[in-house]
Amino acid sequence: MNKHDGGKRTARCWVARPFPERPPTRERYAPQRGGRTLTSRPVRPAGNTRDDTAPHHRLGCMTEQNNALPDDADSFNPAASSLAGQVDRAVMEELLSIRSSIDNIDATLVFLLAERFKATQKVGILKATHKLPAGDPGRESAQIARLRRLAEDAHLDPAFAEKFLNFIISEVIRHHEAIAEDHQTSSQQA
Ligand SMILES: C=C(O[C@@H]1C=C(C(=O)O)C=C[C@H]1O)C(=O)O
Repeated sequence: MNKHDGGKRTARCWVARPFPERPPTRERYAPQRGGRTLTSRPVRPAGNTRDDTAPHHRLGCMTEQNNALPDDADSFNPAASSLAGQVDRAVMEELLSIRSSIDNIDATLVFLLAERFKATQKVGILKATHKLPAGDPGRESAQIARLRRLAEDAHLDPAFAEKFLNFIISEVIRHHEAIAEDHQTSSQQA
């Protein structure tokens, strides 16, 4: 993400725009015919996507020869770059060194998100079992206010933090709707 593909620089940090806009909580939950404004066909959570071959265990040495490796999920090449061969060697080394931190952070994000989704799946099952609504706007407002404060303390753009959380919550709610639908179908069949 950079200024050429939607990000913009502010005095304090880069502000990315990677997430689709999501209306504010109050609008999303405004009663209207047809139910929630955000509903679409629930997307079923992907099955067991666990990958025991964690990418951070597979980072090879970052030499220029590595550029020949294909850049897919099974053979991540940390040295892959469109800049290869066009940048001063020392600059490239510095870039790759910083990128190795970025790769570790990205891997951590994936694992953290996987853990979060494991927890929210449990909430989804609890809600479906007790016929509770998928979304909880009161809880979301409190989470968003808290994350905005944390983001400010961390010098992260609070608007970005809010969009990020909204993006995740939308997905969680879709999962919860799918779980409720499955639960209803199986109780009708029983
Ligand atoms: C996980 C829950 O369900 C939904 C998803 C939330 C989340 O991802 O944090 C928060 C509130 C709910 O809209 C919950 O109610 O705790």
